[in-house]
Amino acid sequence: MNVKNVTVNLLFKKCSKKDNEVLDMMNGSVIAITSGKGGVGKSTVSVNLAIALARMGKTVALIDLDIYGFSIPKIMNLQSSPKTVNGKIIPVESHGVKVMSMGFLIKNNEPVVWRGPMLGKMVEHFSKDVLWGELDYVLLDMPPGTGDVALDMHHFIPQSKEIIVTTPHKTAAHVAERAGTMALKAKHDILGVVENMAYFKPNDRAELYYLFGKGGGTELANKLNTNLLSQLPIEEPVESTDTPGIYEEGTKLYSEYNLLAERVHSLLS
Ligand SMILES: Nc1ncnc2c1ncn2[C@@H]1O[C@H](COP(=O)(O)OP(=O)(O)OP(=O)(O)O)[C@@H](O)[C@H]1O
Repeated sequence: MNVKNVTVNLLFKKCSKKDNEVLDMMNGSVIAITSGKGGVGKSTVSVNLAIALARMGKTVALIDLDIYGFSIPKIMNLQSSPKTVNGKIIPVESHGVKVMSMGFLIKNNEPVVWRGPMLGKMVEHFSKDVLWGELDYVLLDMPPGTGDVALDMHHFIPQSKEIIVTTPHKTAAHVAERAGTMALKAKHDILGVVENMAYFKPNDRAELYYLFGKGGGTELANKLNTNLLSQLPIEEPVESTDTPGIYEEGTKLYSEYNLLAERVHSLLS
């Protein structure tokens, strides 16, 4: 047989009554932060956007759903595990943000070797068994790509809206388009695109250097018919702190994340 074309139709299950319990737990506006490829800065954007929303006085939860590649505890330098009360987990609080991550449940940086259905359970567990309290925003740091966790998220949390992170590089933007298309097929709103590592500006010069090329973010936003929310520069990490991936006052990225948080808040109000 000579097969030339194969069409794959994704089926998204309707929410059952039990699933709706998850929706009830997620009482804030849910924003899933996704990317096509790894390494484009998705977790860094999730952390800094969550902190910038908290700076605006919002109550924010940050859930690390990057089950295999969790990095939020490392970026935020979180060493303590969450406590439990009557079988419910109290999230760890840092920089004004309530955090939950697979990293809290794994000892000694062991690799996670789970298959699809177990991942679904974890999505459910983080949503239902954690005492989140009243929330304005729930940010979900998704794994890169369009795998099982992304499908579970679309199923369990259909009200979530997506921010897609890419670099300006054409390949990253091309791969990120697939994550966007998956969201659109699942009838999820896309809030917009964040182009990370858009340019580098040395402190002593006016010129901008486009180290990863130019235009990937705009192209992706146009293809998905959505907004380009931000173009974040490359900034050298301050290695002398415990949290070099968190951009403090005085840096260009601190101001850019404040603008991004205001933009996101106004789109959701
Ligand atoms: N704007 C930026 N300027 C400089 N470095 C950055 C910037 N954004 C992210 N980085 C750095 O790039 C690296 C990758 O970032 P991060 O871990 O957030 O990517 P990711 O997309 O979440 O990757 P993965 O999906 O593989 O976990 C980190 O070392 C991070 O500190």
